[in-house]
This record gives sequence, C-alpha cells and structure tokens, in this order.
Amino acid sequence: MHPRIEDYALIGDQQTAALVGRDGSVDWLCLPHFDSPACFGALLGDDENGHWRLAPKNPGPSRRPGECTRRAYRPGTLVLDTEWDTDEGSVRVTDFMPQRDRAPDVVRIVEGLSGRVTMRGALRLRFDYGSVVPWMRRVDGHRVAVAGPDSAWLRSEPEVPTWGESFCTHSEFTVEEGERVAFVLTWHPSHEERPPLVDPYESLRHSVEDWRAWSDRCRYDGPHKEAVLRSLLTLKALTFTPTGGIVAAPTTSLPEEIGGVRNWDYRYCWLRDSTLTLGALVSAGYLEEAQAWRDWLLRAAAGDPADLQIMYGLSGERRLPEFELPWLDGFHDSRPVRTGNDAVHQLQLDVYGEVVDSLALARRAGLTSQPHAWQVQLALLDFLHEAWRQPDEGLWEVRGPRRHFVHSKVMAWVAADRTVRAMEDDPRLPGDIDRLRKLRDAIHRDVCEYGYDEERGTFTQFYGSSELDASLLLIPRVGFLPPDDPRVVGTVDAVRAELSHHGLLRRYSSDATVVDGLPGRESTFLVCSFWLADALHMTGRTKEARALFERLVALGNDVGLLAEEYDPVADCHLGNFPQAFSHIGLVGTALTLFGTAQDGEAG
Ligand SMILES: OC[C@H]1O[C@H](O[C@H]2O[C@H](CO)[C@@H](O)[C@H](O)[C@H]2O)[C@H](O)[C@@H](O)[C@@H]1O
Repeated sequence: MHPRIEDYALIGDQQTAALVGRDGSVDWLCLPHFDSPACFGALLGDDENGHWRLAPKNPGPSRRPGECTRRAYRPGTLVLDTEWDTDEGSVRVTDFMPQRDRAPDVVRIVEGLSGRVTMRGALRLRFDYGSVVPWMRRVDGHRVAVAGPDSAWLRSEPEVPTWGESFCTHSEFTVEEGERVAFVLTWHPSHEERPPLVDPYESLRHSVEDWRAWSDRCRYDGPHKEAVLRSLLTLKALTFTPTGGIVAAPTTSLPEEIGGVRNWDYRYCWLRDSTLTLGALVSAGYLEEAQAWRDWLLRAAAGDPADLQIMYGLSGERRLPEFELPWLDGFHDSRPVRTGNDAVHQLQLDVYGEVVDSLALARRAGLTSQPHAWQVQLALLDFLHEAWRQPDEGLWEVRGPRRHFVHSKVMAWVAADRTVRAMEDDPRLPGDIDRLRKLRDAIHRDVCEYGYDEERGTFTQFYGSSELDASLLLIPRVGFLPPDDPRVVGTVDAVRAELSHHGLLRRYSSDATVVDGLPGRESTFLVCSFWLADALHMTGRTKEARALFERLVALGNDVGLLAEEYDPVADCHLGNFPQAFSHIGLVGTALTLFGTAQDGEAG
C-alpha cells in the first residue's frame, strides 16, 4: 500500500532534504541539492524508482504494513527517531543528515531497545529521478554505486554483510538491547575522490547540539510553542545555506488532486514564498537568515527591474524549464510528474509589494544596510509606476488569461506605501516622494473603485468579476484599509461564506477551472485558512479565530508537518510537502493571536 503524504517526515542538511516514511523507507532524496535529480524517487513511483528501507524483518501488528509503532523528532531538532515494538523486542532507527562539510551524508543509526530484533535493509539507488540503475561494486568493505556524474558510498559500523539481488543491496542483521549499528550513505561527484568519512555518532551529537542551539534562539513563547518551533525548524530546513535562497517545498509533483494534473515543482525560490518565510523567521527572532536572504535577493534581482522574475533557482538561476518525467507514474497515479516550472515567466505584481515589504522589515529589524538595497527598491518602484495598470497572473499563478487581480494591485500599493513611509522616517533617503505618494493614492482609488462590489459589500477576485479570493483577507493585514472598515468586514464575511469547505478555506471558487484554466479541482489551501483566522481576530472575532487555529494546528501530521492543501472529506494532505506557505501561516497566526509579530506581512 503506497504511503500517504502525511506519512512522511523530513530530514535535511539545508542544502537538500529527504522524506522518510513510517515504514522506515527513505522515499525521496535529491542529491546534491534540493533541485538536483532524485536518487530516491519511490515517492512518485514505486520502490524500483529508488528508496532505502531499514526496518524490522517482522514489524509486528500495525494499521499499515511495516509501519512503526511511534516516531518523533528529538525536541528542537531535525533528528528523527522511529521505533517499532515487535514480537522479538523493540528497536529504534535514528535518521538525520549532518551539517555538510564537503559531501552530503544520510546517517541511519539502528539501536536495540529490548530483546533481539532482526532488521532488514534494502537500498535501491536509482539516479536521475529513478531512471538510472548504477553499477555497484565493493571497495574496502563499502558498497559503491556509480552512474554518470553520481557516486554514492554505503558503509556500516560495525560492518554488516550485504548482498546484491535484482539491482538492490540487501542486508539482514540483529540488534540486541544497547547494541548499535550505524549506516552512512555519502554522495559525491563520480569524477572526484571519495570525501572523508564522517563519524556517525559524533555527527549525531553535533546535529542535536546545532539544531537545539538554533531552536533556543526562538523568541516565541506562547501557546502551541512546539508546533510553532516545528514550523520554524521546517522553514529553516528549506533554506539553502550556501546562497541564502529559500525553497517553497523540497518536493515536486505531490498532487493537489489525487489522480489529477495539478502537480508542480516547488524546489525553487519564489520571491513571494521566500519573503513570507523571512517575515516568519524575523518575527520569531531569526535575523541571520533574513540577512542571507536579503543579500540573495539583491543578487538575484540585479539588472533591469523589468526583468525581475517571480522565482529563481537556488543561486538565482533564471531558467527553470518545465519538463515531464514520463517514466514516473506519479504519487497515487497523479501524472504528469514535472520538473522545472513554467510559472517562472509569469507577471505577478504582488511580488513587488512582498519584496519591498521584506526590505522594509529588514530595515526595521536593524539588519546592516546594503547601500544598493535602496537603489534596487527605487528601481522596482520606477517599474511599477506603469506596470501596476497591467493585468497579471496573480499570486495563485493561474495558467488561464491574465486579469486585474485585486490582491496584485493591493500589493503594488504596499510597495509604494512602504517606500513612502521609509522616506518619511528617514528624509536622507533619495527619491521623488511626491511622485510615490501620487502612485500610492492612484492605486488605492483604482482598487476601491473597480475592485469593490458595492451591491454585495465585498472586494472581488479581479476587476469586474463576481468571484471571491482568499487573498482578499490580507487587505487589513497589509494596512490597505483598517480592520473596522465596513468594506473589510463585508469582505471577510463574504469570503468565509463563499469559500468555506467543512470550515476550512479554498483559495478561490470550487469550480477552480473557471479561474485558473487548469482541469480538475482542488481542496482547501492551508495558508488561506490561517489568513481567515488572522482576519477573524482583526475584525474582533478572536474566539472563532482561536478555534480555527487550534483545528489547523491539529491537522499537522504526527511530527507536526503540513502539506500545501488538506482534503477535509478524505482527511488527507495534498500538494507538495512540507510546504513553506502552510508553516508560514502557522507561525504568522500564532504571533497574531498570542505574540507580538513585527509589522508587515508575516504570512
Ligand atoms: O495552482 C497553479 C500553480 O501552482 C503552483 O503555484 C503555487 O505554489 C507556489 C509556490 O508555493 C506559490 O507561490 C503560488 O502562490 C501557488 O499558487 C505552481 O508553482 C504553478 O506553476 C501553478 O501554475
């Protein structure tokens, strides 16, 4: 039985990440980076597309075959403990990826807890997204896999006998109480020498210490602290430390509809998702990441502001061509599996507001200034002077016709507003403040005139439309109108009434095709439900807001992770996983309800 999305836990080294199932199988891992080809692709196909299972031979009774009895992260870390109680005894597998020195490693430590448990290992390396079977050989007691540019080494301490069968490396061994066997899988470019070996136990100690030191810096101390911290750890795990870029999720093509075509690659740096991630991290006291991302942004955006893309590769690469991988069947037969993302070519005006808002947040948080950051901001505003009047694809990246999306215009207003306010705060900043004030007022008037439906008492999804959109809930949050403005209250009520699905929110009409031009349906979009909780709180309905927040926190899987969407009827997660957007929402709403978020749109 193929696992569900919520059956997975995340481990990573902030350059890539792996998904580990409740059955002890690593079913997704891209090496060496988040956006590299997967060497374990079973997540989007089957075992033959690559995986690494380490579990008891006879796992004992469980709801699903082979599932563990319990599992949890070590508090404040990304170190995962998975345990099985079997007829032979109990055993634990500890999974993590150490901070990278030269090469990426996956460490799996098996430890006997009681009795004497027979364990089985099965390693099927399949490079290039599950399509290339490597040549395996034995060197100095290690198993070495080589195919084209990739090489991977498997070793164990103490050495465990392995044998090859059907292009799979098998092992069988026993562990008694207190006994440990460590496996380390190390990747490196096949033309290079094998990198130095890591000590699995030293690495474990360092990983736990490093993650805990990071967690201890969290400033949030309100209710649901564990869930908030898990979200922050997940966001941190999605940052690519060498460049400061932040990916939207570590996966591609986990479907928004089981069996459907809404399957996208999220292993890139969206300006929107990254700025919101940054807002969440800064609000919780993490400034270093903000600095690194701000510098990444300034590098990526360098050049003509008219060329600003809505997303980039991990180092600011501009070309992310979309391809289908026909040899992969897709998660629960959801085809096609895609890599790359054609949305890179879209015009999404909201991005200008999000970027400028995050630069303002960085300034307020006291980040050391970058002299050309202000020049970049002015150049973006120069571009917006004309561009804001254009229709665009909006924050949901519709693949249908361009429209005058209200949220896009509101965020263009945010860009002008934050720039005017910065100049008012610091009159030494150069720029034509009167021109910017006029721009800000013109956008405001336009939105209120063409984006508001007087009869229904609500803002609409786009000019002239009768559709609604959950992003309208952000209007009070970004300060476009005060929360007690009747137009805001009317919008919150209308969005809630029209887009609710079993108490959670869809991002737009249930007949999604009308809006986004794609076949199929989607379910409730988690960040939108967090936005609803924020809007309810801001419009004086705090009790309802808290109840909704409690429900959303409870939707996290057994280790606190959230996908992009949730289907309340089938009770399952949908979409890429774990998704930054959803965790940004969780942190933002916790801070709105119980803490002191910095100004700005932290989710
Ligand atoms: O639903 C259609 C679009 O879905 C993806 O976009 C979504 O994910 C992005 C990353 O988290 C997010 O920034 C955007 O707001 C979401 O709509 C996909 O990347 C698009 O290609 C696709 O058209």
